[in-house]
Amino acid sequence: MADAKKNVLVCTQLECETVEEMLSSMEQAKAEGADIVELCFHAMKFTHISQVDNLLNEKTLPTILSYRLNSSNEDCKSNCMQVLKRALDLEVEFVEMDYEVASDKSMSEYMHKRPHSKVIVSSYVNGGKPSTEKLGDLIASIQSIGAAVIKLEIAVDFITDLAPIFQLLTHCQVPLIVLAVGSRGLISQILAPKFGGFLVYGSLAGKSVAGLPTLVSLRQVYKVENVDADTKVFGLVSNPVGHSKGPILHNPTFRHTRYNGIYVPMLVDDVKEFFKTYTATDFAGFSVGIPHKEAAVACCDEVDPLAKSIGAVNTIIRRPIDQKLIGYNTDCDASISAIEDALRERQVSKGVASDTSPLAGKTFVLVGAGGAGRALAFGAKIKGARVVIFNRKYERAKALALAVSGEALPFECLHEFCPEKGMIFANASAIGMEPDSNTSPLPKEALKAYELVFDAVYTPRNTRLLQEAAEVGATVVSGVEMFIRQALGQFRLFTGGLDAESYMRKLVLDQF
Ligand SMILES: O=C1C[C@@](O)(C(=O)O)C[C@@H](O)[C@@H]1O
Repeated sequence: MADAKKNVLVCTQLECETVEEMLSSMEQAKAEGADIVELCFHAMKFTHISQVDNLLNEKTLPTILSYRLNSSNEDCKSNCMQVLKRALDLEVEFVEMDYEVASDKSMSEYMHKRPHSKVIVSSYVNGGKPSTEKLGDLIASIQSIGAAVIKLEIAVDFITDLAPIFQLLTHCQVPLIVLAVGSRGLISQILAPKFGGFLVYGSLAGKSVAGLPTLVSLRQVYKVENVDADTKVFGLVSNPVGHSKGPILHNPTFRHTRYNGIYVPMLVDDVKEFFKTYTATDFAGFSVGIPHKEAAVACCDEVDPLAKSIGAVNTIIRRPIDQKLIGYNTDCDASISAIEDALRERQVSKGVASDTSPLAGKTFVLVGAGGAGRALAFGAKIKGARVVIFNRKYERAKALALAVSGEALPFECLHEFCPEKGMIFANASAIGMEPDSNTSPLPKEALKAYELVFDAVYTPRNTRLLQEAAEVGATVVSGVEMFIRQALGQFRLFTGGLDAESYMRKLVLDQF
């Protein structure tokens, strides 16, 4: 792989109507960590050419002045030419124009006479999933018209569409910017510095753009300035993925332990396709989230025996010696040990102590039979609990019950289910997760039958289920505790054994 070109620029595009708004947004961009701004002149209300002078005389950051031809109308074209030529006269750092404009004879002559600004030539590639070769040809033709920097805007439908883009960034000999447009494009910005991208885009706080990280996250969470060709890529393969706190936990911990890694959200639609596409060694490890934990088992070359019996993996590493994908399940130990610890604490406070698991002999009521549910059901069963499973899709509850010699009951019976007092309740469904945080799998009244209530949901930290369980006197165990423990297990697997428990715990306390 070619060496990453160091010091990637972090940029934000400003689309404002007036000079004043452009300048105040530039101040915001500067405060949020932008190195450079792109002033999208085509978004402005064009009144007079002096607007270009006003903007460029007052600017407080290095600037790309861009003008996109969004219509073939002659007025638009003539405004565009006028504005770009004025920007070249004023020697702004970068002038950005469409391929069509840059190929215009008068523009190309003008550019040659005013060599102080660097010219970025951009081209929009819409759909059709261009191959690396096709994109290579496009780059060659843009280069031939004298671009100092090439920018491709590419519409992407799936995260797998980004793989040719990473290849292109790696091999391109000219400074290259790729803006992958769409919600699946996010990692193209965060990882561009690894593959040699010239510049990455972030959005201003409060002005989010689908598929773009915020400037603040590029600087504070991912610290893209530290990413280089050797950085190992880790990520959460999930859908949805935006709720995860994984990036704000793993990234600072990599830095704290001086491990050259980055952890990114990977919005994946087809898990099989994903692992078939991203086969490079640099994609070193993955967390697996909803709804892929079960399907991901079949993507692994080897699966740890516990994960295999559970039938779900939440962690996959690419084994360095042979590049094989090895699957693990850190959810099981994380959730069961958190529940056991809370039960033991309760026993100690009552003066009872025992060597056997406090789950032994208990009725363990589980809601959810997906990946996390399977981990809890197997864990509880191993500890000697009687497992009773409720799931909206009854068939899945039945299949899981069969696997753990437990019982499955129709979801409608959950509220009335009360064979005894002092049971354990575990929610492994997404009920109560943001943005539906006002929902709960069980009404408050029914919670009185439970000694301990656990919720695998960790956004919000204190779910409605946990609040109401505490109100009726149950011991509560938050999904945050499971989250920390499963992440600790993952971090060890990712890094070949590094342990940063106290650091990770402090991070979670400070930031969640
Ligand atoms: O369940 C979880 C949480 C998680 O999906 C996340 O939100 O970061 C990451 C998974 O690996 C883990 O098993």
